[in-house]
Amino acid sequence: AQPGAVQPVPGPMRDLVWGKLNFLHTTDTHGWHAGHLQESQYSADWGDYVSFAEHMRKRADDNGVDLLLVDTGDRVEGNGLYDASSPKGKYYYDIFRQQHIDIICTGNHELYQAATADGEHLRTVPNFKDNYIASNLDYIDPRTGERMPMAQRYRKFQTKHQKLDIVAFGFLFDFTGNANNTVVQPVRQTIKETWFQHAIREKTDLFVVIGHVGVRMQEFQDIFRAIRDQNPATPILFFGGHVHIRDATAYDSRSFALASGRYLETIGWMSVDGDLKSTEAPQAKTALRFNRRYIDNNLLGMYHHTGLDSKTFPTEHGRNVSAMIAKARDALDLDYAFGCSPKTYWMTRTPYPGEDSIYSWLEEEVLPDIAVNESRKDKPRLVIANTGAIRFDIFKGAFTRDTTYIVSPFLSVLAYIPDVPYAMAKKVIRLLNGAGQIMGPELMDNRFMAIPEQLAIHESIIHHQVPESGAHSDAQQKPLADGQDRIPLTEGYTTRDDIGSDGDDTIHAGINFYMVPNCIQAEVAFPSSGDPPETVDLVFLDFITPWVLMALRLNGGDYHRDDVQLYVEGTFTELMAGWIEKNWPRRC
Ligand SMILES: O=c1ccn([C@@H]2O[C@H](COP(=O)(O)O)[C@@H](O)[C@H]2O)c(=O)[nH]1
Repeated sequence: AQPGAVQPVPGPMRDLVWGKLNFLHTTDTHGWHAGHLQESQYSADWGDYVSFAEHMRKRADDNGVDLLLVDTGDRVEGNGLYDASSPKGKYYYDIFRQQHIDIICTGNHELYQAATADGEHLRTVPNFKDNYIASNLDYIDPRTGERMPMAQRYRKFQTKHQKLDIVAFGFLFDFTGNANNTVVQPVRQTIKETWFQHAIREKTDLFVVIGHVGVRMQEFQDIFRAIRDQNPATPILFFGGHVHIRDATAYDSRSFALASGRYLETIGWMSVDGDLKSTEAPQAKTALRFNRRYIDNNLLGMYHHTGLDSKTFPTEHGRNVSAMIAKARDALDLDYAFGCSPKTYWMTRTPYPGEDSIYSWLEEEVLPDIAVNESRKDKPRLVIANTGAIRFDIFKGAFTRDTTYIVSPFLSVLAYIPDVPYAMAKKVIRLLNGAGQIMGPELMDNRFMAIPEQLAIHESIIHHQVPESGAHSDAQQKPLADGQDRIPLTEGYTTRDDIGSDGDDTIHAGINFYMVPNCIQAEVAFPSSGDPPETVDLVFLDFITPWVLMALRLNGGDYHRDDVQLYVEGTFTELMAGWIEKNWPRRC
């Protein structure tokens, strides 16, 4: 863990179940490779994961079984370690590559900015040469304009001990927000291509499909159907991401799909046991046993799963990686405090609107103050921000350079359309917050403006009874230390997936999740009494421009991209950090 990271707290644990073939899975790490310095449950860093994987590989070797590591993208954007450097990712590439990953693919965050996609192609793809797969993604060389696959389309290999033949794919969901130096081909088109049709006819023991795709999204269902139609009995394993939740499901009795959360809070575990070699049971459908575990990313858990302790656990390589991270954090001055947050502001742990809601804070305090264009400052305006622009809670205490990017990593700016009839402008927020999609040249799902979790979670989850102790009747529960049969539960994930509610490796007290709207809105410089203004400036984060234009059009406003102008200089992130510097005490 990083210097200054909080110590993990023991909790009742569930063990890992090993099989002939085992996997560790990370996804949507978004630059959190230093771990969560302020949260004990997730305070291990990428170096600790390197040590963990080394011990787990040794155990696999000792027992003659196989262990593979998977990463399903969105490694960037969302933490100072990636975002605070110039250019972005100056330290990240060398840190990330220290983990040996057997199958790796791209997420949408590697593609929003052309420079990020360049970095992916020039650094991460070669760093993971034979293991990087891009089944439906092309890269366009900026010098020649040549379009080429981002990486190999699929990978065929054999495992070390069990000698299992594997055909692996690496997909991205049907993402359309990429910069123009990449091309994402829709999955339903890709699976018709000759190379894919050939690959699913390869003789193999298993198919492994990794993807930056939610495990319940149509893209995975389509891939599953295409493979299964050709291979009635072959096991198919899916590793997904994007939605930022812990999740597992099975598409049929010989398939299994795992999603492993977000922000290096979770290391996913999947194991498969049974007759895996196709020659062991040709054509026979002998039962397979799948297991999954969501490992909280902290040292106590890693000690528990490896049977080691603080002295025996860190490997030389792991220690070196932790040191690399500490050096990078220092060089980036990530602990520099812009101000001291007077309290904790939550994204979804408290209701919106509410006094502890980060969105109410933005709406009531920040947006009115930062959305000011000197030459139009007296003009009434509606200021709209999408809730997905905010990526994490703000904890009471120091608000640092790191926190800035953790909360708001994007390069979005405040844009506006001047002098929109108020009667039309005031209807926009209702359309943006409507369920479903606004019809446009392409279907624009309104949920893409909100936080990714709400792609999977459709109603608030409120834990009315928070258990006080770990003593309950779960057969798999194991006390962490001898004689400790009543360990107080820490707050954390209490995952319920299609397999059951025993997936989390640590038994936690539940955390509430309150749904948030797609967008929030502040009314600024409105007359305090009398008639509403005839016209207003409609100010919004430029990320939601397509939705705003479509909402205006649906209300009879013939507005186009040319009508959208920059409202204030500076990114939203810079404006928010500036607000904090001005309004919160410097020191805690
Ligand atoms: O510039 C941006 C880019 C993204 N967003 C928000 O993020 C989600 C996508 O997040 P994932 O981590 O890929 O799931 C997107 O739907 C937006 O809500 C943004 O606000 N600005």
